[in-house]
Amino acid sequence: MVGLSYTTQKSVVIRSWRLGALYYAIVGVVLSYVGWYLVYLKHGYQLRSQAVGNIGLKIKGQAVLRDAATGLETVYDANDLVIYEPSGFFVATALMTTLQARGRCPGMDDDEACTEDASICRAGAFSASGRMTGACVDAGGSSGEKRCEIEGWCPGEPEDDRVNVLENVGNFTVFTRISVEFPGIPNKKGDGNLLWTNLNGTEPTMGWNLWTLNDLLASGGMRVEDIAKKGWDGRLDVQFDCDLDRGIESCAPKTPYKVRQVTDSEINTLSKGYNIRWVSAHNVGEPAPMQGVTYNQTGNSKDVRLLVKGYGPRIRFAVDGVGRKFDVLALSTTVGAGVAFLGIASLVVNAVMMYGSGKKSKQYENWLFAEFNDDSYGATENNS
Ligand SMILES: Nc1ncnc2c1ncn2[C@@H]1O[C@H](COP(=O)(O)OP(=O)(O)OP(=O)(O)O)[C@@H](O)[C@H]1O
Repeated sequence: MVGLSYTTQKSVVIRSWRLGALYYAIVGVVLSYVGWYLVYLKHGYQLRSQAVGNIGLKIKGQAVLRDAATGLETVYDANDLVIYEPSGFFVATALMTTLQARGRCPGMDDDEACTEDASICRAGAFSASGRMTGACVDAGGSSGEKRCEIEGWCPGEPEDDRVNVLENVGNFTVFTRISVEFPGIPNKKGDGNLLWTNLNGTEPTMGWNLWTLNDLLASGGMRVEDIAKKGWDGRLDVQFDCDLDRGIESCAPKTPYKVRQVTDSEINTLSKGYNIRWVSAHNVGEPAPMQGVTYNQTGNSKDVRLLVKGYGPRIRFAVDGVGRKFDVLALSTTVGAGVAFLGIASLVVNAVMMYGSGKKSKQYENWLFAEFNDDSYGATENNS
C-alpha cells in the first residue's frame, strides 16, 4: 500500500554548545516564568474565590436650612434628607420646597400658556401640572400672561428652581456595615462559606466603618460646597484581595476609598448633577391663599403635602474582589499548564537548526529525520 508509513520517536544528541546553551536558556526562561510569575507572583498555588459583598448604610447628622428670602432657619436631621438605595444613598444638600394642596390653579409649565390660543386648554386632557379644566385663566403675575387652569396639586412648582442650601451636611456621618463571603472556601466550623465583616470593636471607628460625607467627597477631590446646589452622581468601589492563608484577620478592603463620578461631566449632558423629588408627609401646615387658586375643602381641612426637590450627592457602593487559599489542585493545574510550555524550547532549537543554519541545515535535517523501508512488513517504496 503506497503512502502508508509508521512514524516513531528517535532521540538525536547534537554535540553543539551553542544549541545546548540556547536550549537550556529557553528552558530556564520557561521554568522561571512558571515558578516565579505564574506560581509565586500570580498566586497559581491558590484557589481563587470571587467575593460576594454586601453593604448596609446608616447616616446620621443635623443640618440647618436658611430661607434666602425670609431668613427663617429650620433644623433638619438626616431622616429628613437621606434617601436610601439597596447599596447606596442620596443626601440632600439643597432643597426647593413647594407647599401644595389639591385644588384648581393656573398651570406653571410653559406648555400650558394660552395667551395666544385658548383652545389648547381641552377639558379633561392631562398636561404637565395636572388635568385641564378647559378654562384659560390669568397666570397671576403682572405680565398679564394667561395659562390653562388645571385640577391637581396647587400651586405648581415654579418654573425656575429656587434652592436653599443646607448647612452642616458635610459633617453627616456614614456608617458602613460591610460583609463579604468567599464561596467555595469553608469557614472554621465547616458549616458554610468563610465570612468577613467590618463590625469588629464595640463602637464605630472613623476611617474604618464610619466616614463623614466630607471625607467621602474629598476622596474624589470635591467639597460639599462645590456640588451642593447641583448634586452629583457617583460610586465607590470597596475592593478585596485577601490572602486567606494568612487568616481572615489579615483581610481588609483596599484603602483609601475613592469616590468617582458615574457620568461624564465633560460632554454636554441632558441631565446635570443629581436631584430627586419626594413628598414630605410631615405636619407641614397649609399653603397660603393665592390669587387664582382654589383649594378643595373636605370639611374644615385641605388635602396638603410638601413637595421637596432635593439636590445633593448620590453615592452607590460596589463591594467585590477575591479571596485566595492554598489548593493542591490549583497548584498542579498551574504547574501542568506551565510545563507544557517546555515544548517551546525544542521547537525553537529545531527551527534554528533547520532554517537558521545556512548550508548546515540539510545536514541537520538528515540527523533529525531518518527513513527506512521495511521489506519484511511490506515496504511502501523500493530501496534503490
Ligand atoms: N451614621 C452613624 N454615625 C455614628 N454612629 C452610628 C451611625 N450609624 C450607626 N451608628 C452607631 O453604630 C452602632 C451600630 O449601629 P446599628 O444601627 O446596628 O445599631 P442601633 O443601636 O440600632 O443604632 P442607633 O439606634 O444608634 O441608630 C450603634 O452604636 C449606632 O449608634
